[in-house]
Amino acid sequence: MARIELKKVFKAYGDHPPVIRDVNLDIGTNEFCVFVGPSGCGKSTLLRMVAGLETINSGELRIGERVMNDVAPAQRGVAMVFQSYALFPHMTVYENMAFGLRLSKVDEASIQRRVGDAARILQLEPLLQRLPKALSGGQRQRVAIGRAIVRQPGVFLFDEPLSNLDAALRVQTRFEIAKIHRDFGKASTVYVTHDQVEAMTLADRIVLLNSGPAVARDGSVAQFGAPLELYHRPVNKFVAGFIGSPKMNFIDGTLQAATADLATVVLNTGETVQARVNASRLSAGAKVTLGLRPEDAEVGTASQHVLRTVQWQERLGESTYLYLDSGAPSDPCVVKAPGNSFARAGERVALSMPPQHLHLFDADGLALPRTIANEELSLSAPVQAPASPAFA
Ligand SMILES: Nc1ncnc2c1ncn2[C@@H]1O[C@H](COP(=O)(O)OP(=O)(O)OP(=O)(O)O)[C@@H](O)[C@H]1O
Repeated sequence: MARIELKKVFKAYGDHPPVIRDVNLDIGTNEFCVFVGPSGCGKSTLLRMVAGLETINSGELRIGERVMNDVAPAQRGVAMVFQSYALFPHMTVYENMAFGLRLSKVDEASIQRRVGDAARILQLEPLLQRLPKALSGGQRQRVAIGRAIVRQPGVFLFDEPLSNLDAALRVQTRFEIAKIHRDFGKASTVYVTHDQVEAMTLADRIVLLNSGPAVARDGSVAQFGAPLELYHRPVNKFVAGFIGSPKMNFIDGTLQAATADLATVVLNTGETVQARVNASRLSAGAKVTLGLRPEDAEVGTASQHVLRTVQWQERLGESTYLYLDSGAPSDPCVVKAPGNSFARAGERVALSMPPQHLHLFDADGLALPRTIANEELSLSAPVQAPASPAFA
């Protein structure tokens, strides 16, 4: 009913470089899909093209079975929630939520029922007669979400809906959005954020868009997949560096030898390490970059380790981030250690580099396949519980 398909969708503003380049996506009915990427990568533009608020230069957009390129926004069966709430200031909460239904000539009894149901779900019942100026930011955003719910759309579109909320309210509203999606059995959701934690926690699948001068295919899809797939099997350095916080450490070296499941690399700092990666398509002597996530790194003399000097540390309570000399002064290697860890600047420590935790990238930044099985990465387990029955 609300499957969304994009085929070779392209967008450029005038003579400027393309903002969206040949994007192909197939977002399933009831799927929660998150567009994520750095500022300016084109995620809002892509969402607005689905909504009908931006034209599509070329390519095809389908919602359900229907080609929507030239269909007016109101006829697309989508409801959008904006970062800025976009409420009518002179209308009460009730009137704001009822407005779209009145335009669509829904009868008053149904309007009352639908607004009442949405107000109950979003705990807005005591606020229905207030004007938006008498609401907090979080309450305003709930009204905006309520206005989308009452329309019972086939597709929900969210454009950075939590950006104006404080940290605690962001977590609470994130939970509410996930619940609404789950309770609406057949609706698909497309959600834009620059926050990779929101993307990881909400998405069935993530679309990470390329961005930045180092990426030739600006505005194209870097990777489309389940959150843990992007985390454990990023297709390139850009994805590996974007997903995960603090970001993955990159350590340059040269390939010494490769079998189908083990690569031996000599780091630029001289040590030899092995990674469970298939680098057999490369020749010995090829320039490569190792990737090691801060949470996979440990200070300790595991079977494979290198000695490093502590530069500084950040103690956060539940964890301590150690910044170690990596051989490249501007780019320390970050290790996430337990909160009770303590190390002095200048101290020499052993940085363990377990072969199963190492990623490897070729000179173009493309990932070489990790040979560790999905079961070992918990990638074969279902990420989300099945949806509950539809809200009626
Ligand atoms: N009307 C316009 N005319 C020209 N360029 C535009 C227009 N609208 C957007 N752009 C450009 O398109 C690019 C993508 O913008 P978009 O708002 O989609 O990015 P975004 O990924 O959502 O960024 P952010 O996270 O900062 O909101 C940016 O470089 C922006 O300057």
